[in-house]
Amino acid sequence: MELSSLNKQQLEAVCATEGRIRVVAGAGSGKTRALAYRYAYLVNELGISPANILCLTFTNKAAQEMRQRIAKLVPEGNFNDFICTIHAFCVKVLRKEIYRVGYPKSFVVLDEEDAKALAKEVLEDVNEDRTETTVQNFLNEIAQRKADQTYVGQYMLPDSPLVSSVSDNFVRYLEKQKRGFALDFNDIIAFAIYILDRFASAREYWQKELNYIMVDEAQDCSGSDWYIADLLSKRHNNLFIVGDPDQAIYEWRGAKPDLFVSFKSDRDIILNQNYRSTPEILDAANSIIANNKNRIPKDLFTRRPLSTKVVHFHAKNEKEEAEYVARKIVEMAGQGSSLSDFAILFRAAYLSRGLEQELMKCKLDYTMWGGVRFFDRKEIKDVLSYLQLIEFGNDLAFERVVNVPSRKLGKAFLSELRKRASVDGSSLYDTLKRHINDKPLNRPGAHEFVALIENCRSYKMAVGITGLMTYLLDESGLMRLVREDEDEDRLENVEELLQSIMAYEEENKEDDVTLQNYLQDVALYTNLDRKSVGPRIRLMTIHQSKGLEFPHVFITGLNEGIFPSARTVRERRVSGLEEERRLMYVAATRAEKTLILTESEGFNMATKTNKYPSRFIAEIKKGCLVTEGTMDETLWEGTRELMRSLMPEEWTEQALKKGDKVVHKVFGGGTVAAVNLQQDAYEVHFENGDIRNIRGKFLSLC
Ligand SMILES: Nc1ncnc2c1ncn2[C@@H]1O[C@H](COP(=O)(O)OP(=O)(O)OP(=O)(O)O)[C@@H](O)[C@H]1O
Repeated sequence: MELSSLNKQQLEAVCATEGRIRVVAGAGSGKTRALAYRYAYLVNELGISPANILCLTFTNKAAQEMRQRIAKLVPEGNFNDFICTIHAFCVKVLRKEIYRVGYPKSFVVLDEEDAKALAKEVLEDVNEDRTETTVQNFLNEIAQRKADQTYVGQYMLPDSPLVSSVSDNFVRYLEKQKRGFALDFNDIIAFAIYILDRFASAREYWQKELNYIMVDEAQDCSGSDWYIADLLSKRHNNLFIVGDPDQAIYEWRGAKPDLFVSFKSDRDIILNQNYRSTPEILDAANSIIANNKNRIPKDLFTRRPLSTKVVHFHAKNEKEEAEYVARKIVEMAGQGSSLSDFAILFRAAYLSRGLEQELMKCKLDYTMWGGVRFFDRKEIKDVLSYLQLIEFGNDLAFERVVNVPSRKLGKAFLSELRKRASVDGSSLYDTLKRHINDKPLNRPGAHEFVALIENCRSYKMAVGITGLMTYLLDESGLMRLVREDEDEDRLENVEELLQSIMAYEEENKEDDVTLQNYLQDVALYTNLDRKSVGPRIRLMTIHQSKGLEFPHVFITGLNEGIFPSARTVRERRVSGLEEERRLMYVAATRAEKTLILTESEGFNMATKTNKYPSRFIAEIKKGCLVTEGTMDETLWEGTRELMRSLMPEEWTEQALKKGDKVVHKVFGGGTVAAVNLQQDAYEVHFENGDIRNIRGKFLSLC
């Protein structure tokens, strides 16, 4: 087997087959390559059957890629499907073992849509509201309650006590699942743990089978993932984990990066050489991540030759920012790059709107990787349909929004309305207005709806499009609907649409700005023919970009409060900020040749302030960054002000160090003698002789 393409540490990782091995791998240091070669080494050199190797990846896509890579390294037909995600593996375990708890081998795996349908059924049974939001919130509650895995024994097994008398929708949902032998994603893990814990013969079988276990992206494993990997490796004790604590970006949804850091290994191997990026990109990424205090420092280096500096482009507004990105792509594509060489990354999905519009305008093909295009998102289509109904009264728009939010106008109501519209030969909305006092159509929800549309029609001239949309969002209940939805993206998308309409009115104030004009303009983006199959620019959130690499990367929307996200920093303080910084590190290290950071002035909905450049740009080492676009340097003061307001204690952490002269409003002047960052406490020797431990925010620098 050809191992000469590996460096010394990668080779060491490949050949360290026995024991508990931890590989701490920096970004782009070839961990995926090392994993693939290690698998092939076990098969080709040690004669291990693939049936005895479990290789756990983070996503199905990553599993697929890993299988393809391994397929090239082992003789044909010699790899099996134990290269998979933890969920896929647990399904395999359950197909074999679930009979032990009275479920059939052919149990059903519920996908998201199935789970939604089941949740709806439960709410229908008890006559509760079944709007999209309520159903989603109910599903979130179910997921939360399933985090405590005791529910399996308590409710879900055939001999679990009868619970139909319990007036709890969660239990009703479980009852339904149990009746259909249906498991959702949470159950798959919980059932596997339940069986492996309680049935020694099942546990021993799998422990015996799995001679070698490898785990990729171990920094993002949850507590259950760790538990399963650890349990299964107890017999052969060959557990190989690879991860990068600097790329831990899923703590917010239960990942436990600390378990990677505290893993008791027989041997640690560090992969420090980055093969992906230019020295300038790597330097920039290293200098950003160095600001995290809760981290094990590691020196990632590259031997690639010096290239171009990282670019920071400052724009006067969002439109200019998007125009710059599109212009740069056209320019670089003209020099030989393919559109598929470009990735545009952003912190949150709503930020794609301006970029998408600009790319469409410039006829640059793009794809939304792992997500939905802005104008195809449900909440955006709902708002635009309302506006269309107000302006044009068309049936398609009517059908889309008449029951959004629910007005209890069911199938019978709509079919009666359609019948009458066809007899009258007029639109659904006009028919409803005409016959609203006739018995089958005379419903409170119908009256409400007609009043809403009529009010909007009469206000629209006076209040402009922004005013109309604000009124519509409030009066229709749409805003309440997206606010109640626990999926924060929806609210951000609607706010983004509102912002963009405001900007549209501002830009076109000299001309005739009417709702009709706006809808016609926006139709250019909503009705686009998307059949092209050629190379495309990839747009994605940074979370989606994990594990990928691209020659040219744009990180857009780099404003304080957007990235780092104000919400995350406010809610999770230092740990949230550090996770945001790791996200920035992941984003920057996706780039091979070009890294361009963009941000713009304007208004920031997240902080309700003007926009200022992100602190992450300021953290980049001076020598590796060039700024394009004219920027008033005093904007950095705005950044600092915002940083202070987002997390005052973090600001003090940064500002105070041993030896600093400080003042306290009661104890007076003093000197910082020791710093305890974790507790944000400072030992201050006051001039009056007192020595006290004081929280940072109560001290000011003299
Ligand atoms: N020894 C090597 N020689 C040449 N190229 C290498 C070597 N190791 C890795 N590479 C290349 O470096 C790039 C990064 O490798 P890989 O994707 O395996 O890194 P990674 O550690 O999984 O990255 P990340 O964690 O940032 O997603 C790939 O293009 C890979 O082909």
